[in-house]
Amino acid sequence: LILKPERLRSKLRKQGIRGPPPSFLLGNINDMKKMKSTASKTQPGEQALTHNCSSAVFPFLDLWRKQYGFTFMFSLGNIQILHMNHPDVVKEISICTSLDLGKPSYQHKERGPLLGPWDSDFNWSNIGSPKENPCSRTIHGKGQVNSWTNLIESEGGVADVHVDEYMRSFSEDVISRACFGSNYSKGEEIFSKLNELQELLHLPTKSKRETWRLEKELHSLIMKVVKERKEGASENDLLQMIIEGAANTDFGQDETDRFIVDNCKNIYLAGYETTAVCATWTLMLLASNPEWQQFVLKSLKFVLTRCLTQTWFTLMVALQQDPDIWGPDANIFKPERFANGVSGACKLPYVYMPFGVGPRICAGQHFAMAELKILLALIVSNFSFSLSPKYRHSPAMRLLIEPEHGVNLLIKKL
Ligand code: HEM
Repeated sequence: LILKPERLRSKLRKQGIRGPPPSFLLGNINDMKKMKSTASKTQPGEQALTHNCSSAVFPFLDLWRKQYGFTFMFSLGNIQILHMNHPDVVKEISICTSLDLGKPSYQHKERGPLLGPWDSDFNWSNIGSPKENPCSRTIHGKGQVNSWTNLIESEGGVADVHVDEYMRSFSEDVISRACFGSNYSKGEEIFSKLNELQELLHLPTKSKRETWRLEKELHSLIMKVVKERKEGASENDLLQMIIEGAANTDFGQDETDRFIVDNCKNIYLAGYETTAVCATWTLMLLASNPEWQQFVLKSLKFVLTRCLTQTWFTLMVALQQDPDIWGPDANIFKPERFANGVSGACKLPYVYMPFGVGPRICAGQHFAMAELKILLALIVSNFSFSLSPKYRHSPAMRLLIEPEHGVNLLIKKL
C-alpha cells in the first residue's frame, strides 16, 4: 500500500505527470470526499441536461487538473492512478484494481485459461446467438415488451415507468443464462446473493459478519452447480469454460474451487450493471432527443449494424468530454460526430475507450453490444418515449456513473 504506489508516483513524476500529495494511509480519499460533498451542496437536485457530469461527479479531478496540468490522483484502498489529457500516454498508466469481493482473484494476475490470451479464438459475440448456444434461445426481451405493453394499457395509453429495474432484470437474466446455461435459475439465486454482497460493500461498518456469511453461501451454491454440471452433460456456456479452464491448471482443489467461484463473481460484476446502466442512460438520451429516437427506429438495421454502436458510450468522463479533444460541442449529444468513425470525431482517437484498452480490454464487449442492440431495438421498435417530468438529472458515481434517482420515461405503444 505504501511502497508500490510511491514507486509508481515517482515514475509518473519523472514523466511530468504530477498530482496532489497523498496523506499517509488514506491517500487522497479525504480530499476527494470533502470536494464531493461541497460540489453536491452547490449543485443541489436537478442539474441541467448536459453530458458534462465530470465536474459534479469528479470535482477533485477538475480542480487538480487546473492545479497540476496532467494529473494523477492517488487513493489507497482501491488503488487508482488516473491520468488526464496526456496525449502521449497511450500505454496504460492507468491502473485500477477492480472491486474485489473479499478474496484475491486469479484473473488479476493473468487472464488465465478462462479468458485466454488476447488472440484467443473464442468469439464472445457467439454467446448470444441461438446457433452457438441453444440455451440462449430463451434470451429475448419479449417479457419486457409485454409487461410495458400491459402497463401502458392499464394506464390508458401512456405509462410513467421507472426503467432502471427493467434494464437490470433484463441484464441479470441475460448474464445468468449466458453464464449458467440450463442451470440459470440457480444462477439467478447466485447473482442475487452477489448483488447483496455488493450492496454490503457500501456499508463497511456493519457488514463483516454478513459478508462472511454470504461469501460462504455463495461458495457452496456455486460449487453445487459445478458438481451438477460435472455429473451432467457439457454445455456451451461460461460456467463450462470456467470449469474447463480450471481443469487445465495445476491448481490444488481449494485453489481450483476459488478460481471457479472468483470467475463467476467477476463475470457478474463486469457484465451485469455495466450493461444495465448503459441501457438506462441510452434510453434517457433517446427520450430527450426524439429526433434520434425516430432515426433509430427508421433506420434500425443501418444504425444497429454500422453506426450507433459507437454512440451508446459517449458517457465517459474527462478524457471523453474534453472540448480540446472533441471540439466545442463536446458536451452535446451528437451521435453524428461518429459518421466517419472515432478518428473523424476527435483529435486523439485513442482516448475513446469505453471498454478500456490494452491486454485487459473488456472481455465481454461484443457480448454487451449484442445484448444492448437487441434490447434497444426491441424497445425502440415497440414504444415511443419521452422523459417524464419526474426525471431529475443527477449523474452519481457509484460503482459506475448512474442516474442518481433513476430514469422515468413516459412510454406509449407504437
Ligand atoms: C456496456 C457494457 C460494458 C462496459 C462499458 C464494459 C467496460 C469494461 C471496461 C472499461 C473494462 C476494463 C478494461 C481495462 O481494464 O482496460 C472491462 C473489463 C471486463 N469486462 Fe466489461 N464492460 C461491459 C460489459 C461486460 C460484459 C457484458 C461482460 C461479460 C459478459 C464483461 C466482462 C468483462 C471482464 C471479464 C473484464 C475484465 C477483463 C480482464 O481484466 O482481463 N463486460 N469492461
